[in-house]
Amino acid sequence: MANSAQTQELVYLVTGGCGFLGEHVVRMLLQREPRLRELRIFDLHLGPWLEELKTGPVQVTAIQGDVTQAHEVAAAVAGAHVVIHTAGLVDVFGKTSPETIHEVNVQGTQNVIEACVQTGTRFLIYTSSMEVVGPNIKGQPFYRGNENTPYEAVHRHPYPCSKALAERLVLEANGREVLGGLPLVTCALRPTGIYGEGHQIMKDFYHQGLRLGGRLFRAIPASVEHGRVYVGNVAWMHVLVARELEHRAALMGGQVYFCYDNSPYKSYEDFNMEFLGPCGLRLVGTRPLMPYWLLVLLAALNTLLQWLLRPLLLYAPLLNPYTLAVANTTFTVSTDKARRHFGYEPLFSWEESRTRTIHWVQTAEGSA
Ligand SMILES: NC(=O)c1ccc[n+]([C@@H]2O[C@H](COP(=O)([O-])OP(=O)(O)OC[C@H]3O[C@@H](n4cnc5c(N)ncnc54)[C@H](O)[C@@H]3O)[C@@H](O)[C@H]2O)c1
Ligand SMILES: C[C@@H](CO)CCC[C@@H](C)[C@H]1CC[C@H]2[C@@H]3[C@H](O)C=C4C[C@@H](O)CC[C@]4(C)[C@H]3CC[C@]12C
Repeated sequence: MANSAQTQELVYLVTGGCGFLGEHVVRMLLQREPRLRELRIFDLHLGPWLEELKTGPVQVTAIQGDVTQAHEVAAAVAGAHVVIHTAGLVDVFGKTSPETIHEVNVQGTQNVIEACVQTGTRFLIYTSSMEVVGPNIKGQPFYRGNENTPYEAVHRHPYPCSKALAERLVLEANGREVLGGLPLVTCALRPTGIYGEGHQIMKDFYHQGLRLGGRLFRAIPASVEHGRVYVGNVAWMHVLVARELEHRAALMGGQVYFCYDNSPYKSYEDFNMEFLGPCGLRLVGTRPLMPYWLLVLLAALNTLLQWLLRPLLLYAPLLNPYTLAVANTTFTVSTDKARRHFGYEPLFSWEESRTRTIHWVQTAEGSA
């Protein structure tokens, strides 16, 4: 909670502050950054929940804007001490064109960097992704790796390609001189698959299970581990990095950090069942019910259907060759770099993260 003994002097900007992660970052900052004077929330779509935040001691400024528009970004950044750039197009389902994904994720990030340089903002935190590393196009496993684990990071899909390019831009910008002559300090956080309150794909699986009579069918072997991290802990990591970047610029500037906590290592489907099970769903099968080649065929068929139907409607199912490859490739992290560099410890235990997520799925059901 904000401590009135500390001077409220800082101005923060959160791009994408109305998204799944962004909302948690915004709320976490208001709870845990006592030096905050003004919090600017920049997003293409502003959420109605922002209104309730405007009555607190921190000035909350909602800015409807587009990161692809350099002048809008520069106006929002001007005068901010810290920018947390979490806005992005998260699309692995073919809903948007590769060009648009590139424009938002790469050009948008370049605009944020240039705005910092031009207006004199010194601290920039970028929400990157595990996908910057992998799984790669060869489907090679990354088993409990850390930030230094060698891995062939080669991508073809527009989303990981865009995140990798944007991350590189941010890291290369570390040390650039900003207005006023001081150096820009940047770093990138790489969450694995985020879960928690507001996670749309979890809700989609829940509704799919309800439609199938309370069942989901195992498609991926239980032995394939998929990295997951609770949204509250990802938000907490952003807040801590933002706080510490000034004091530990030499150590943290230009660095990447995986986002991690104590969530268990499990397959994507088994992990989801930690929440969907208590909500009444059952995962049928101890082994995949379909041979893998059939899933590959169905995924390819979905791609074909998406292309054929495009002139008429947007067909964007969860299963496509890319999502299948991600779900079917072990990718987990095991690291303590964030603890060593800036004292990060997860704020929420696994039990608490689980309880909060279950509660959200249960209550979100009524509102769906
Ligand atoms: N969800 C995950 O599992 C996950 C994992 C790793 C990294 N990430 C990264 O975290 C960030 C947030 O992801 P999320 O899951 O909260 O996604 P989200 O779609 O819920 O949030 C993204 C936000 O960015 C905003 N946005 C999109 N285009 C914009 C534009 N042109 N201008 C301004 N705002 C724009 C959206 O309106 C949205 O509010 C993204 O950068 C994503 O790549 C997400
Ligand atoms: C084959 C299906 C059988 O049930 C399961 C398909 C699940 C997929 C839709 C998801 C499996 C892994 C997810 C991705 C992963 O958690 C990490 C991500 C990184 C982040 O930056 C964006 C989201 C995502 C790509 C996430 C998307 C959904 C999955 C592919």
